[in-house]
Amino acid sequence: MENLLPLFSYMRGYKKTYLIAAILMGLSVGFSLVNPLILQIAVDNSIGDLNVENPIVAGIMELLKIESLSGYLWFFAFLYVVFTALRGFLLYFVGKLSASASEGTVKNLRDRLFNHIQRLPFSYHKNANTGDLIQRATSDMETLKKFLALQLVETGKVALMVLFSVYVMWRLSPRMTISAVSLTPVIFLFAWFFFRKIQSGFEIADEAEAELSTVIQENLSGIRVVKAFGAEGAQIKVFGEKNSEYRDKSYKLLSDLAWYWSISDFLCFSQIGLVLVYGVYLNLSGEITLGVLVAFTSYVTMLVWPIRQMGNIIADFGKALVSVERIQMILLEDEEDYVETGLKPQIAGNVKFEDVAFSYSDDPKRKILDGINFDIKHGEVLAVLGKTGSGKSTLAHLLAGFYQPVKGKILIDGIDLRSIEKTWLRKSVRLVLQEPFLFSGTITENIDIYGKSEQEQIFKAAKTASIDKDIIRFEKGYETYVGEEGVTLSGGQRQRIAIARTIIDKASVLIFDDSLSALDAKTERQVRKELRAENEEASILIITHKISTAMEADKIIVMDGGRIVQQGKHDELAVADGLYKEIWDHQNTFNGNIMTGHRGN
Ligand SMILES: Nc1ncnc2c1ncn2[C@@H]1O[C@H](COP(=O)(O)OP(=O)(O)OP(=O)(O)O)[C@@H](O)[C@H]1O
Repeated sequence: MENLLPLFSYMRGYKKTYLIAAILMGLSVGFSLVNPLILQIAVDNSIGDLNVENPIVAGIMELLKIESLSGYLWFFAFLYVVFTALRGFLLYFVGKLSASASEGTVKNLRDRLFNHIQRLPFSYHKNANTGDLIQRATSDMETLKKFLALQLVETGKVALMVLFSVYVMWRLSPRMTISAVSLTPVIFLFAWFFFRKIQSGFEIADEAEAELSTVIQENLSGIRVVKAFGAEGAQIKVFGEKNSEYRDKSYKLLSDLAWYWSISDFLCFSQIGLVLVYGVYLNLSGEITLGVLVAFTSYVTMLVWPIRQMGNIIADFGKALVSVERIQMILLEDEEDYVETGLKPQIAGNVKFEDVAFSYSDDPKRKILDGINFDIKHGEVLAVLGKTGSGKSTLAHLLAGFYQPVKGKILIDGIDLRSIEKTWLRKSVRLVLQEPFLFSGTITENIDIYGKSEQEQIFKAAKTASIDKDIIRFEKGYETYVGEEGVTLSGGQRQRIAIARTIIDKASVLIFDDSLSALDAKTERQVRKELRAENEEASILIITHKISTAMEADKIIVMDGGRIVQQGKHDELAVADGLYKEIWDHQNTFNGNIMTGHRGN
């Protein structure tokens, strides 16, 4: 139950709406309970023509000088219809208000979750399962909404119904009341225990659903790989297995539920039967009137079905609990420390790594970077070259402030990166990732991601990234829709749009994480030339596998196994024994062989 407590904070602005809905619900329950009394009076005093015992009705009769009610059956029918209509009218408002409150509450929660996801650290997103996150933000929210809109109201209704009806029934006949409620604890407890037993079933089915949506999501994102490898069969097999698993788990859950519905049906009908049999017995022995028997059959029906419904409500309650827990699990993840009260210095771009070491938290003993020392002076270009897995991207991520070194310091203009406010830092230190991601939207929207740049700035950024000529060739130019459902761009075009996005407002430090890899040599040179010319003041760090890219840099560092194994200029490194020369020789031979058609070994 305490798991639902966080929900109250999201009811902000809707607590009053819930309260009014609850009051109207109370009134509607009141109206429902009057109807059996109308039946009782009609049967006893109008059809049965007994003396009127109800003091209110007797009082009205005396006032209106009516001796017998036998001619007024129509009036009872009329009253019955009026109360039923009033109840319906109130229920309409209860539905409307609770829908508005639940939609609002879930909207608040969705906003909170989305904001939180945005603020979760890079490390979280690097390892997170997107399919699972999507499921939590959509289907878990839906479950919760259904619970808040329908089941919460229903729970209130059942509670009021039980309280009020027991009171009214007790006043009519205590003995009949005992018979009318005798099986209700059994029905309720049965629902309660069943719910507890089945809760894990809901969790298992939900997990299977999440796994299934992850398979679908991953398959759709990677469909080109699947096609390229002709791996459709294998994917269909994986999907088939997950799909069957989901079916089996859902089936198990539903068959357990079917078992519940049948037993609870039996218990409910037994309760109604008991009231009928005992009521007839009491009526025959003259202890209750026929009207009271009729009223009790009404009351017991009103009571027993909602209590049986409690099984359903409790089941939904279980699902809502699971959903809240799953959403809470994300909300409890620590947000990135943006160092909100940190420094906001004017960054010129002098970068210095001082004896930096780093390990990912999943394996703190494994040093991904160790003893890293280098600097980039304001306006310099540094190329980082090295074997794959040597820690180049990690180094870039550290400079962007996504992770903190476990040892040593990263300084920008002499200031420790840790003390700079993160959002501020990322305005000055820009990273173009290895895989460029384009959002669904126009090219303009993808370049001007903050939506605040002038048209001229966008054109200029596109020119610097050497994508301008490609863009104007599209029929709709800068308004061409890209991303999913948009035009298909080449890898190089995507990379250049991502570069244009990065350089649109002048940053002091630019990091290119192998983000020129999809460009041909000529275009790459052109992009680098433009970049350099337009960002003379910026410090540029280019991660690359190509010596042709690295050789033009002011400085080069060569990495192997998380360490810098060489540092210097191309001319020095190309002749010194070491990894750089090895790569240089290899790339020369490789390119030469390609040019001459030689295969090499
Ligand atoms: N989020 C992470 N959690 C744990 N280990 C990671 C994580 N990201 C990278 N690694 C590990 O850190 C090491 C360095 O990875 P990194 O991506 O920095 O290398 P890289 O030099 O950029 O490689 P490449 O040239 O292939 O892109 C690798 O062994 C990798 O498995």
